[in-house]
Amino acid sequence: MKSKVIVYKKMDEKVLEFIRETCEVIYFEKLHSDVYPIFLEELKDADALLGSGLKVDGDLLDRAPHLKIVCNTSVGYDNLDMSELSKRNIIATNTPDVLNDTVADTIFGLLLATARRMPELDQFVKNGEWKETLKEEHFGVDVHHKTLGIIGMGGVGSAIAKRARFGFDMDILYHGRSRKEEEEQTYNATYCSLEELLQKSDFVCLMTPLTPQTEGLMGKREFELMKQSAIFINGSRGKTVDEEALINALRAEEILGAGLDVFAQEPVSPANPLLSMKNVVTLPHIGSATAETRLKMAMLGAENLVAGLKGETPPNLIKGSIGVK
Ligand SMILES: NC(=O)C1=CN([C@@H]2O[C@H](COP(=O)(O)OP(=O)(O)OC[C@H]3O[C@@H](n4cnc5c(N)ncnc54)[C@H](O)[C@@H]3O)[C@@H](O)[C@H]2O)C=CC1
Ligand SMILES: O=C(O)C(=O)CO
Repeated sequence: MKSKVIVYKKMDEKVLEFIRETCEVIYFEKLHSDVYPIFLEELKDADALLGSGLKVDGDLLDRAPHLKIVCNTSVGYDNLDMSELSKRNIIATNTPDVLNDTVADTIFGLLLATARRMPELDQFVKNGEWKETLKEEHFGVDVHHKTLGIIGMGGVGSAIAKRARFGFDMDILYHGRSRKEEEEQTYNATYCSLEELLQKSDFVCLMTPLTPQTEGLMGKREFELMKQSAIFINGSRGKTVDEEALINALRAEEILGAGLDVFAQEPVSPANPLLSMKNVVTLPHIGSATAETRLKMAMLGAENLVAGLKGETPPNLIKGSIGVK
């Protein structure tokens, strides 16, 4: 009998066909409230889950007693309760690396757009306000030859460092759990404490996963440590930042601006004060959102899933998953 796979996110037909070669596929383009009860029913005899963003916790897993593998089509896996999965001998996978360049392009674009105030000036032109040569009040700040501080020098952080070093002649500081010799040699990146990074950087880019250690990592004290002329960029997860502290720091002009691809609540509430600040550039969590890269992520997720169901070791087992230290 074929294994039963629940796909809970819109997926390219090529990806579904690949899974269907060996498995039965129950496909939900989206888990909206109308189909959620059907999804729960299907979970009862499902062997595998493929998608991203679904909170997979003890309650959900209690409804899926036959589950063997949970495959995220994202690199972040803060939606998965790894200890509940391990307790039940369920393996978990993610999709690292295939998205690094695409996410780095987005995050660097966000940094440039914030520094040079592009969305604000785009509106200025479109509103017919451009009536004479621009004055200093509309000037931005330079990016090239400045100092970029990267918190979380992993796959994406490293791809951001590459752009900063070779495209913009920037000096790179980084902070993380360990030293990265390759990045130090290739991008001339300097390891430092979080405090030093915050004090010395012109741009602070947060690129860690969301974990109990990184939740609220950027708070009141951290924004106070940043230069008043510095810009904060968040490409990680919204909850790595204490949003209230960020709002207060921007209001008090403790920092110059912020570029945000992620928010504590997504989709972000229209009432969030960050949305009405001119010096904040916002994006709707589009780090990896190109057709090419999303297809690569989906296909990698499917390959992990098929390998796991065959009893092979999937290429992207998550740290903390059973069988991985
Ligand atoms: N905005 C978007 O669309 C995207 C967001 N992300 C987010 O970015 C995160 C990082 O992605 P990758 O670079 O692919 O992951 P990665 O695992 O390659 O790198 C993460 C880095 O953060 C470091 N880190 C972990 N805990 C830390 C801590 N407490 N303090 C400092 N550094 C710490 C790790 O040592 C590692 O070097 C993902 O987990 C996800 O949450 C990733 C891709 C797209
Ligand atoms: O992969 C991730 O973690 C994302 O946030 C979307 O690409």
